[in-house]
Amino acid sequence: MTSLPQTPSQREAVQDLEESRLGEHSDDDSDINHDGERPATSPDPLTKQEKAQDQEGAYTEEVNTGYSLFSNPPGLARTRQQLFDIRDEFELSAKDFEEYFPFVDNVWRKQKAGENQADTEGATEIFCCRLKPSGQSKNSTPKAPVEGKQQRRKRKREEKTCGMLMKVTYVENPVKKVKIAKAAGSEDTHSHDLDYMDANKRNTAIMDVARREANRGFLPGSIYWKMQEEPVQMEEAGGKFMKVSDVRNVQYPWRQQNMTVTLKAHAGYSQQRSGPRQRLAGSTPGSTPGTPKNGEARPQKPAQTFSPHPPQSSTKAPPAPPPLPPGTLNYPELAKEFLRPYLPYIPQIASQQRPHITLTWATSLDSRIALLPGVQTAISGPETKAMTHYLRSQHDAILIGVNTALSDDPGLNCRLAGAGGFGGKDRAMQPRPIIVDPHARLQINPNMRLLRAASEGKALGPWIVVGPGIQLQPHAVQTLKAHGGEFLQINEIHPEHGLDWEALFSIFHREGVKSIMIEGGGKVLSELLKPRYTSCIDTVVITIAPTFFGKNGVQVSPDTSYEGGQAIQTRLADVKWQPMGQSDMVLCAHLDKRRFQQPLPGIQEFSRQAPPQTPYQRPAPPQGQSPMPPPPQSQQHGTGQPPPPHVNGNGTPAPAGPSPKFRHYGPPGPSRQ
Ligand SMILES: NC(=O)c1ccc[n+]([C@@H]2O[C@H](COP(=O)([O-])OP(=O)(O)OC[C@H]3O[C@@H](n4cnc5c(N)ncnc54)[C@H](O)[C@@H]3O)[C@@H](O)[C@H]2O)c1
Ligand SMILES: Nc1nc(=O)c(N)c(NC[C@H](O)[C@H](O)[C@H](O)COP(=O)(O)O)[nH]1
Repeated sequence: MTSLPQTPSQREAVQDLEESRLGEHSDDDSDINHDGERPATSPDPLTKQEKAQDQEGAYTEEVNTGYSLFSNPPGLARTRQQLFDIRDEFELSAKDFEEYFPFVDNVWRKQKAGENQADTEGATEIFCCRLKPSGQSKNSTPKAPVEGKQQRRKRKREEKTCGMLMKVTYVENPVKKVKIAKAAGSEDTHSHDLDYMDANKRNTAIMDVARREANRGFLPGSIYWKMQEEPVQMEEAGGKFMKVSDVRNVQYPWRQQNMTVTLKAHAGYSQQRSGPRQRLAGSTPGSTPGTPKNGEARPQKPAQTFSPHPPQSSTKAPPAPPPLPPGTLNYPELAKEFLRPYLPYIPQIASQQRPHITLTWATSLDSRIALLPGVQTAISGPETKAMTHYLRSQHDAILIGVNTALSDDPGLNCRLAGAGGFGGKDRAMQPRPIIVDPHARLQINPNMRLLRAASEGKALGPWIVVGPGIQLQPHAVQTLKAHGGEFLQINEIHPEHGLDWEALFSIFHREGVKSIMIEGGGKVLSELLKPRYTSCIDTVVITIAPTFFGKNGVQVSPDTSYEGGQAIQTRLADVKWQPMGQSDMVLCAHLDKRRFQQPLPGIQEFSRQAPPQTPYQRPAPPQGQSPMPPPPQSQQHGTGQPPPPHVNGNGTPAPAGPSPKFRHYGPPGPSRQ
C-alpha cells in the first residue's frame, strides 16, 4: 500500500490536496441512482481517449496479472464497523491504527477547531463525522473546474448531518498505542450507516488499491474490472460503491505526467466488460437493510425467515459465474446485525494479548448436544446452521475435541457463498480447523472430510494438537503437511485438566490466530465453561432446539466448582435471545467476569470427596482389567480398520522410533510412560 504520512491529520492534508486538484473524487454521486445502477443517460464510464484506445485496440497489450490487488489486514470488515460505530473506549496498537484508519477516513476528518490538547497520556485529536452539522463542511465550497475533467452536473445531495465525534489519544509509553473513544459532546450514534459514507466518499485505502494499478499505466476500466474480480475483499475494504470514475480521478496526476503512454489492460479484460458491473448483492447506496432512517427506532423485527441457499442467478444477469458447489449456504445481511456485538473485536484483541474465544454449540432443552456419545445428531435448522457458518467466516480458527472429529468426520469449513471454494477467492473466510487430540487418536488419511475439503480449496489444512511424548508415524505427518496442515505438540499439560487451555490460546495467538470459535464437544465445552476459564472466554452463541435428548445424551455442563466452602457459578452477561428459523432460539452473551459464589449447606462433605473425574485423564481400568480398548469401529476414521501400530488404540505412544519433526511448544514435557 502507498506509504502514507504518519498521522491521520497529515494524511488528511494529502487527501485534501489530491481532492482539490482532482475535484471531489467521489463525493459526486450525481450518476448513481439509488437502485445502484447507472441511469442509461449517465456519461460513458470511459473518457474519449480511453474509448478511442478501446475502439482502436490501442491498449490491447493485455498484461498477465495473476496477483490479487488487495492486501486487506485481518478482520477488516469488523474493524471498519467498530471504528465507525464507536462504543466503549478501546485501544489499538499504533501500528494497527496506522493500518486500519485509512479504511475509515471517508467517515472521519480531524476537527477543524484544532482542539489538540496534550494530556498526561500524550496528544489528543478530535475527529468529526464528515457530515458535521452546520459550520463549514469541506464540500460546501464549489470546486474550481479542473482542466480535462468533465464537469458533471452535481445533483444536490440530501443534506444529511451527523454529530458523531471521536477522540483519539496517542500514548507513547509503555508501548505506542492509541485510545479511541467518543468525544465529549458527541451524538450517541451516527445518523447514517457506514454504507452511506462508502456510497458518497471512498476511503484512502481503497483508493490506494486503484492508485497503485493506475500508476502502473493500466486502463481505469481494466482496473475497475480487476478489482471487481475480488468482490469480498473489495466490499470489506469499503469499495462496495466504487466507480470507474474514481479510478480515472485517482489516475489523473499520473496521466498528467505520462500523457504519451499507451495504457494497458489486465489479461482477460475486454470491451464488453468495461461497463459497470452488477453491484454486489444488497449494495444499495445509503442504506443497509434494517438501518433506521432519520433517527427512527431500530425496528425490533423477529428474525427474518430466509432461505439458507443462495438465490439462483436471474436470466438477465451477466454471463453466469461457475455454479456454486452443492450445499453452499447463504446468510443474509439483516440476520448479521444481532450477532455484531458478540463477534471478535480486533481493537480489544490487540490489547488483551490472546485470541477472542467464542464457545458455540447447538443443544437440546436438556443441555444435550448429541443423542448418544459418538452419534452426530442434527439439532440446528437450516437458518441456524447458516448462522454457524457465518460465525465460522468471522473467526480465524475453529476448534473441536478429538471425539467430535472421530464421530462427525467434520469439514470444519465455511460453506457460505463467497467463501473460498464457494465462489470466493483463495481461501477467503475459511477458518483454520484445530483438533485437540492429546493422544493422537485421530487417524490421518486423505479420505477424511477435513483433508478432502482442503485439497478442493474449500478449507484450510487442519492443525492437530498433540500432547507431550507422542510418537507420530511419518506418513501421518506427511499426509497432513501435504494438505496444508500440521501437528503441534504442546508440552504444557495440567495433571488434572489436561492440555493447558490458556497456554494453548496464547500459542495460537502467537501463531497469528486472533479469534477462535470452539464448537465442542461436550467435554471441551463443559471444561471451558468452568469459572476458572471465565477470564479467557469472551462470548457464547448457543442454538437451542425444542427437543429433549434424555440422560444418555452428550451433556454440556461444567463440574461444580468449589472454593472455600462456596460453590462458584459461571454466569452470562449482555444476554440476547433471537428467534431464528421455524423453531430455534439463539442465545448470545458475553461471559460475566464478576465472581458469583454461594455457600452450600454441608459443603464440607463435598470438598472432602475425591475431585470429580477430570475429562481428559484416561480413566484407570477397573481392578484387574486390561487398559481401555481402542475406540469402537464407528469412531475409527476412514478405513474402519484398527489404528495402525504406530499409535495403539489406547493412545499410548508407539514403540520408540524416529519421531518425525513437528512443532514443539513449551519446556520438554514429562515423558509418558
Ligand atoms: N451439537 C453440537 O453443537 C456439537 C458440537 C460438537 C460435538 N458434538 C457432539 O459431541 C460428541 C463429542 O463430544 P465429547 O464430549 O465426547 O468429546 P470432545 O469432542 O469434547 O472431545 C474430548 C476429547 O478431546 C481431547 N481433549 C480436548 N481438550 C483437551 C485438553 N485440554 N486436554 C487434553 N485432552 C483434551 C480429549 O481426548 C478428550 O477426551 C459427538 O457426539 C459430537 O457429535 C455436538
Ligand atoms: N451448530 C450445530 N448444529 C448441529 O445440529 C450440530 N450437530 C452441530 N455439531 C457441531 C459439530 O462440530 C458438527 O457436527 C461437525 O463439526 C460437522 O460440521 P461440519 O461438517 O464442519 O459442518 N453444530
